[in-house]
Amino acid sequence: MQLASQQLESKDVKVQLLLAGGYEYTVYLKSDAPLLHSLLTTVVARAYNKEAAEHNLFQIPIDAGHSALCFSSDRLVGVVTEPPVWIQQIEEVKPPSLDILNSHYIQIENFLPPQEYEQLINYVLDKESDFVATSTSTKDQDYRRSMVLYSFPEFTELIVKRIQEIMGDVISKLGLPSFVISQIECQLTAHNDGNYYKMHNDNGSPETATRELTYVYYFNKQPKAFSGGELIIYDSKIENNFYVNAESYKKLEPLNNSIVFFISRYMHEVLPVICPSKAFADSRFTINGWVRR
Ligand SMILES: O=C(O)CCC(=O)C(=O)O
Ligand SMILES: [Fe+2]
Repeated sequence: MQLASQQLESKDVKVQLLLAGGYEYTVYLKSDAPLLHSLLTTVVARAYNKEAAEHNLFQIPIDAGHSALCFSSDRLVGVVTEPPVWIQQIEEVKPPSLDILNSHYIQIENFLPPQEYEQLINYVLDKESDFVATSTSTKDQDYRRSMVLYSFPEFTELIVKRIQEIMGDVISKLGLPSFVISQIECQLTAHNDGNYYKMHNDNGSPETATRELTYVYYFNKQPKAFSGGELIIYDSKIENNFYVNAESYKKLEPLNNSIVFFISRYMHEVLPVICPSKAFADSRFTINGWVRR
């Protein structure tokens, strides 16, 4: 912070000092006196919470030099000047925070035993006609393209149980404080040719605010018949007290029979899938959802 008293020429200024405890003293100072500058600087520094750790001592001659007024700078509450001495405050320009908060995730391969994985693939291929087009809370048509199956009770219980078993480990590996799980949500998605999900987070509305962790279990028929569909998890930065995405990110392959966990507030997106056959069976499948506190 810089401070400049805007006085063109040196002249006498009547300075009323307002001290803690309701004390007031009047002194006369030259407008360019270092002491006046110092008094004003003290008041301004307090306004910006920038008081030096050590206070300085003011010693001001009064009564034509017969007496001295002494006080510590932390006792000075305000200054009344006549004529006015306007203080030009030049705030330090704070550059935007450049601190990038690295996003963390966990990817576990071979999540389901081969037999359960086979059953799941067969189950999904059987359920093709029950899949519906996905939507987003904003109903923006272009934000998300994929198909979803909301009810698959045969596998929900199995997945939820497996997630519960490893939750303690996941939470500690992600460095999160432990929390009591109230619910684990589940959906089953299929991304086919040209499908995607643009950048979003998973807990940005009142209904989703208690989502702590996002998980995505990836599976596909083998050999894999699509490309793309990577999951992008953005790093974060804090802007105006809000978490926003940084430019940097992690790019994750949707690895067959693997599961990924990350914090639901991270911004993330699904890159477009290229599936030349356009066959449902060749889709990028997920069982994904959220762990709520
Ligand atoms: O499919 C994925 O990789 C992520 C899906 C996702 O972000 C979501 O459903 O909220
Ligand atoms: Fe998401």
